[in-house]
Amino acid sequence: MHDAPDSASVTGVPTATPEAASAADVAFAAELATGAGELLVKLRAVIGFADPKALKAAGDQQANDFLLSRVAAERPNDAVLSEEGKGETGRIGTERLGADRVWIIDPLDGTREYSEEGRDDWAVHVALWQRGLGLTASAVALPAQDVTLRTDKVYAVPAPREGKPRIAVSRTRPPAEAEAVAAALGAELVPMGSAGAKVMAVVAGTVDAYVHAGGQFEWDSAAPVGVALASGWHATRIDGAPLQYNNPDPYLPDLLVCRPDLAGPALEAIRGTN
Ligand SMILES: Nc1ncnc2c1ncn2[C@@H]1O[C@H](COP(=O)(O)O)[C@@H](OP(=O)(O)O)[C@H]1O
Ligand SMILES: [Mg+2]
Repeated sequence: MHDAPDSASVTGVPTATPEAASAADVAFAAELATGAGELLVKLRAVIGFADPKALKAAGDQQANDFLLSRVAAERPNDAVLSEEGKGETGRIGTERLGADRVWIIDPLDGTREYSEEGRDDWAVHVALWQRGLGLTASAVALPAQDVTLRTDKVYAVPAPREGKPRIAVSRTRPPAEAEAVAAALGAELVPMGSAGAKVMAVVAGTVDAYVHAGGQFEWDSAAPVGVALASGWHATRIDGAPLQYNNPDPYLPDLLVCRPDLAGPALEAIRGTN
């Protein structure tokens, strides 16, 4: 079992302070995410879809190698937490716990969808966490949609949609909490791969909320949450507590990202499931 990480009320650290990011770090995050995405698009064309396992493994590894070599070259004093990192750059690393700057990276989020021909719901996540500030510079590439979202751009909250709200959920692991929110809001569920693609669907206005529970890690949500918070969207744990990054255990199993006006009713509906 994993306990919920300390909330900001305990650590005093906000989830994100995007206004404190340097322009160079945001540009670097976006360059990295876009570059890894281009590599992944080419790799899909070269390897093809006949052996999904081989495509997934090659994608994870090559994107990770590209991203970690670029961080080592351009930001040699920074620490890294990557889903695919080994030793100090992976989940067992401890240098990051004393570091002031940590790049939290998911080289290929939505690996399953990446290996399915025609799907565009997969992403590359690059976030910078800074001590005392939380997430600062972040970028999320959606390479098959040819777009990279970043913390220095504004993705404004649109007027509420006409008709039913739309709630993005995992294609393979939709949580009961999302059903409860959908029932309370009279919403429909929209299955989609990749945490990054789902959060970016929220900030693009394609859906109104993303509800996840039951398991995830810091790299799955850090960059998407950084981008969402920078534009004024709601992003918390599903009990309303602040998301906290660079914890000793990177397990961060749930989150709610949504239009700010839906946060109250969504959190209330989730509370009712306990
Ligand atoms: N119950 C769970 N335990 C661990 N990771 C989970 C999870 N549910 C979702 N995830 C991770 O969250 C990301 C988005 O999942 P989904 O597409 O189902 O919404 C995926 O990342 P990866 O593709 O990087 O592995 C997936 O592995
Ligand atoms: Mg992931």
